[in-house]
Amino acid sequence: MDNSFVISVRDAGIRFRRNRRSSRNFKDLFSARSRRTRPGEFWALRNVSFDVRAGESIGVVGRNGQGKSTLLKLVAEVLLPDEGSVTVAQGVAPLIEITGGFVGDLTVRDNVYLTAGLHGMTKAEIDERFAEIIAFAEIEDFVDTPYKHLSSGMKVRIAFAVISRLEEPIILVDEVLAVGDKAFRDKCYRRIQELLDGGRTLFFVSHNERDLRRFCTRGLYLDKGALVMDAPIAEVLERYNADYGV
Ligand SMILES: Nc1ncnc2c1ncn2[C@@H]1O[C@H](COP(=O)(O)OP(=O)(O)OP(=O)(O)O)[C@@H](O)[C@H]1O
Repeated sequence: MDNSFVISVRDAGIRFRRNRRSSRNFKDLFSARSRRTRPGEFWALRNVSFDVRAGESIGVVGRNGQGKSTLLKLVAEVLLPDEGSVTVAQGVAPLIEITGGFVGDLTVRDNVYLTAGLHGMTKAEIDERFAEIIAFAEIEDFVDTPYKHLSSGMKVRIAFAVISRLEEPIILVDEVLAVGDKAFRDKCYRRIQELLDGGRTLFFVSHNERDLRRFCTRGLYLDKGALVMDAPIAEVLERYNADYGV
């Protein structure tokens, strides 16, 4: 990979089965995986190639079910491609399926330490940020409450507060902000802007054109699992609107 790229995606493809919960089963892990598409399988993404330089902010657009979240999961390396390669040279803070990494039976406090710890923060570093993370989420009264007893909005708040405080250079944001109330969303937008100003690399999946224009300079347009356009965000939105706009 060219050293100036922090992410390199080459001819990446990922296929899913329509009728199973997961894209992989145990047997697949140990068998030579055939390139042939089996009955009931489809390619959620195929022949996708692009490179990203540090500090770029990329908006991912496309209709529902066209592979946007799947693309972010490839970059987060929570999914592995069935074809091609995905190379990610730096750590990733994934604000996707945001509450997924949190453990319901653990308290808010324990979840903060667990998540930040898994992303390489030391206990001392977390101690230092803990109060700020809780204040950002505005859940001071629930620090010792099991995570599962929080409201769904509160779960997203604390998850956003922690993950956006990680020091990972690459940030992935996937529609999580749709859940919070307006005041919290505005706070999240300010945090994202700060991260961008600090030179982080951003992937942003959104159906909101204003947000895409606000945060992103480059756009990736996915349609039917293919990357149909990779261009400045204004051009990508123009094409998307021409294809599907009202
Ligand atoms: N784990 C999975 N197993 C099977 N199919 C999956 C899985 N994850 C995603 N899919 C399918 O892959 C396709 C792409 O899904 P994806 O979530 O990437 O779309 P999206 O563009 O993010 O959509 P939206 O705008 O609705 O969030 C869809 O048809 C979806 O049903």
